[in-house]
Amino acid sequence: MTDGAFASPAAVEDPDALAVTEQAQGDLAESLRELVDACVRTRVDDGTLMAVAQEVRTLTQRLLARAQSDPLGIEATSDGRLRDHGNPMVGMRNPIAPPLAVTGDADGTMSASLCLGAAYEGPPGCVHGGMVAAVLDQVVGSAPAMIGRPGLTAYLNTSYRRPTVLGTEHVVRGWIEEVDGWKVRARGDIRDPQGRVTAEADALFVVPRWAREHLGTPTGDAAGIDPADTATQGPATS
Ligand SMILES: CCCCCCCCCC(=O)SCCNC(=O)CCNC(=O)[C@H](O)C(C)(C)COP(=O)(O)OP(=O)(O)OC[C@H]1O[C@@H](n2cnc3c(N)ncnc32)[C@H](O)[C@@H]1OP(=O)(O)O
Repeated sequence: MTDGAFASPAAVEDPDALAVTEQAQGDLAESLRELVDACVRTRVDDGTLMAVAQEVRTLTQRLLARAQSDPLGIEATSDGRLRDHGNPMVGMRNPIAPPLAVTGDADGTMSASLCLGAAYEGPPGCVHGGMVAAVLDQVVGSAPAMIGRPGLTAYLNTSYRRPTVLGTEHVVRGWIEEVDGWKVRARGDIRDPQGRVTAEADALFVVPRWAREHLGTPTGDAAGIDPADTATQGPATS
């Protein structure tokens, strides 16, 4: 997110055409996720590997026939919908994104399900620790955004309690701990199907100086959040 990233892809879009384009972009990304997974797990012979590599390079050139030179940033449609489709955690057109589907309540209580495959392996059979932190960064970081304080991560302290196992549905949560003007402290965790915490994070998100004029004057209790009410252990486990 940099200054000026809120650019519309077109002055006024045809919503039907945009829906078709987004469907095609999402479908391409999904097929590439399958390709990445196959690339990691395949045991075909060397000749097949070389042939497929050549075919993939040919396909890459087809996509680059018309491509922008810059990253996507956060695009805004003419009806005000924000699209961060290039985001490596939630971006629907980014094949390296799981992608996470994050949902939340107005009080900044966020949730997503997580099930990662072979491309994200760190310890044998387990999710790489950097990926675990990135997932927590995204889900916990979406809590401040939900209450109108979209900040950058100043710190993210991650504790790894148990391995996060590949191919297993986990629940990721994030919630607000404290709002202090432009600074929001938030926490979150990842739980396995037995409800055990595999990792947890304590983070500070700060709305950068260059974005503050776009967000109005902070009061310390944005969106009616009373820090005293949110300094809890987080939502109950379902
Ligand atoms: C659409 C929404 C999507 C939501 C999901 C997003 C999830 C993903 C988020 C990310 O991954 S962001 C990418 C990783 N993070 C960065 O690249 C941030 C790099 N750092 C910065 O840009 C700046 O250092 C920062 C914006 C964090 C703060 O700089 P500013 O110039 O805007 O503010 P300033 O330095 O004056 O600090 C403001 C307050 O925050 C405090 N602060 C800043 N960094 C801190 C820190 N590390 N620890 C504790 N406090 C910190 C600082 O002391 C001060 O407190 P006070 O107002 O009380 O004086």
